[in-house]
Parts: sequence; structure tokens; C-alpha cells
Amino acid sequence: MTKSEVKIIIGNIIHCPQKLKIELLENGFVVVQGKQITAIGDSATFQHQLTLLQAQGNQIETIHLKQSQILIPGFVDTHIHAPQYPNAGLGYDKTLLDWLNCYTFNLERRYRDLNLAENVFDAVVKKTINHGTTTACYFACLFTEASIVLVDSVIKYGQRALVGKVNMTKSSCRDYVETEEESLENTIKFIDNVVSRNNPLVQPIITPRFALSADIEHMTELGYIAKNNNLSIQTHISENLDEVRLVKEEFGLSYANVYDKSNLLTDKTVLAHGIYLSDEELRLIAAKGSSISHCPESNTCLKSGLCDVKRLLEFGVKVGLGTDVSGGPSPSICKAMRSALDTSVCLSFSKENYEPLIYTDVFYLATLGGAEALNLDDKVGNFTVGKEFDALIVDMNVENPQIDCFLECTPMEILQKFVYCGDDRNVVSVFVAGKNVK
Ligand SMILES: Nc1nc2[nH]cnc2c(=O)[nH]1
Ligand SMILES: [Zn+2]
Repeated sequence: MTKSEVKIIIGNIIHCPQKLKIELLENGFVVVQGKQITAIGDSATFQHQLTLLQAQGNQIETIHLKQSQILIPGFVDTHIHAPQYPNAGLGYDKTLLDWLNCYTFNLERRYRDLNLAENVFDAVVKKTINHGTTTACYFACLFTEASIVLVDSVIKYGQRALVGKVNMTKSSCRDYVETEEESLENTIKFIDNVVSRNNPLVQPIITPRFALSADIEHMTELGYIAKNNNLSIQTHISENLDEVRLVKEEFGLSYANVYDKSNLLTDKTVLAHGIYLSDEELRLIAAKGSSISHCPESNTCLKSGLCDVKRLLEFGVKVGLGTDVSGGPSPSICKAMRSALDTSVCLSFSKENYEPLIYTDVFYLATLGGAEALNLDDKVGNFTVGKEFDALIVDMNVENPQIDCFLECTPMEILQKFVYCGDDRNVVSVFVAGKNVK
């Protein structure tokens, strides 16, 4: 690290030091050297830090936040399908299984065309960064070449990401399916390619689509690949009642037990949705250290159901937020926070003594919760010394905003307004591993 790489961001800083805990550093500071956070503090300790850094001969870049701005950790999208981006906003006349058959497989099979792949994947990565997603956990598609194009886009724009080549040996679509041999061989090829890029921000993730697109033997082989290469795993679980019934009929087991039998439940597994999990399944998932990606917009657009996040957390399951594009129409984790609040309020109408989530809870899910869910909380998720600097400068007083701000807000009010009324216009700067990417 050269001495000239020191940045100090000075102003109002908000993050979650631990699960569901929020901290405001009023007139605080964060020191970033290279990609790492090396100090954080309040106004009382600032001068001491500055003197120390100056005495070390560092060239210091200072960024002073305005009163209308806050510094927050970057957002983590724990579940997004990059190739489905062209279908965002389409197909919500269907529910999950018909939607997959009518819209989704028909789009994903077109990614044999690598020009389409490059155009769409560049757009998705740029768009999600623009909305403040510093880390994304992507489903790519069945094709190895196109999945590598997604890795290219992620590297080009400097996002942190897990990227998975999708595996599926059973499908309603004749030209969007693979044999088990192809699936395993291409998964290894894909992993080798990503590893050979030697980019510390990008890792491959093992991606069986869902229980209905594979058999236990195939999923078990994928579990072995994950174990042998120390990789994360992502899939879908318990999203829709018809799907849950078919899984039970086909395997004679609960959904979580199907994955457990396939060795897919590890402490590096992220399961999307998880709406209809029984207590027993949740105990199993918590014991295995697997996590749930809560995708509230998708759950309502596809009419899958309302996921009770508080229940997941009470069982000790790690939870993050996912956009699930294009099951959900928006690439914005800010929008996912709002949807998570809406879902929780809707649940409170039919449950006695149920306190719905509040804006600070969904802020936790969008930041540290997401990092925990993806097993990246040793690197990102909040402003802890030693972690990498993934952060957003949010400004609620920009030109042409969705809503105008008339009165001066406190830092916590700025966060609250951003959660309820913000969008990409309010995300004025984005940093990934210390690098300014917006
Ligand atoms: N939301 C969603 N659920 C799925 N289950 C299996 N595949 C998918 C998918 O692409 N999106
Ligand atoms: Zn999904």
C-alpha cells in the first residue's frame, strides 16, 4: 500500500455494528487506507487521528459530507438473476411455476447469444451499482460462456460478487436443460475460469436452480464440488405452495430435508425465499448455519406469499435481502427494504401482538444482514476496522429528487427518508474496496 492512498470521510455515519443494532456517529470519521478501514471515530478523536496520519507522511484526501448527507455501508443483494433483467416488470399475471415455464426459461435460453449476454450483464451491473449494491449474489444461466460474460461485467465495473452458473437437468423447455455430465463438467470449467481471474472481489458459487430441476444424486455431486473447493452454494427453497407440494410428492421429504440429504445445507449456503418452512426445517437450517435471502418484492409480484422475517430471525437463521430480479421488478435494495417493511406490516394485520419491522431493521438486513447471509461479514457489512470499505454516500437534497426536502433533517431522519422515499438519485457516491465506482 502506498502512503498516498489515505482517504478520510468526515460527517454523519450510520451503520450496524451488530445484528439489528444501529449506531450513529455524529460528525464522525472513517479512515480508509487502500481498500481497508483503518480507523473510525467521533469528532473528539478526529484531530488526534489526523495528526497521526500526517506525522506518518501520508497524503490525505478528505471528503467532507454535507448536512444533507450520510455515509452508510454498501448494500448487499443476496439474490438476483442477471439474465432475467430484460423481463423485469413482465409476467406477473402468472405464479411461480407458470412464470418459469412461460417467461423465464424462454428468456434465459437466449443467452447462447453472447452479444445479448454482454449488453444485458453490463446493464445489470451498472444499474445495481448505481442503486448502491456493492455486493451481489448472482444467478447467471445454464451456459458457461455467458456465465463468464457476467463475471467479465462484474470485474469491469468493480462490483463485489458471487456468480453462479445455473444447474438444471429437468426442465419444461427442451433447449434449456443439460445432462448431469454437462452440468458437472461445465460447473468445474466455470469455477476454474473464475478462480483463474484472481480477482479478490469475485467468487464462484455453486447454483442448483431448485429441487424440482434436479435429482438427489445430481445435487449431491454439486454439494461435493462445493465442499472440495470450499465454495458457497445458492438455490431456492419453499417459495410457492404448488412447488412445496411437488417437492414433497417427488422426494417424500420436506424441502429442507431434500437439500440436507444432498449435502447442500452448509454454513455457506444461501436459500432464496423460505416462505413456507416448518419449525423443524428452520431448526435444521439454523443448525447448519445456512441463510435465507428474503425477496419481498418477488414474493408479492409472483403472489408467492408473505415471508415472516421476524420468525426466521427468532430461529437464529441469518437473513439478508434479495431483489430476485425478475421475480421482483426492481434492481434496487432500497426498494427491497421498503417491500420488506410493507410485507411485515401486512403480516401484523393478521397476527396478534406482532410488532412489524421498522426502518432500522431493514437497514440491518440490507447491509450487515446481507453480508452475514453471504458469509462475507468478515470483509464487509459495516464500518469495522480491518474490514474493506464498501460504502455509499446518500444525499436527500439532490437535484430533481423523487421527493423534495424542505426542512433540515437529523442524520437518522435522512436514513429514514432514504428508506421510505429514496432511489438511485440519492446514492451520490459508491465505494467498493475503497474504490469509487459511482
Ligand atoms: N423467483 C424464482 N424462483 C425460482 N425457482 C426456480 N427458479 C427460479 C427463478 O428463476 N426465480
Ligand atoms: Zn430467484
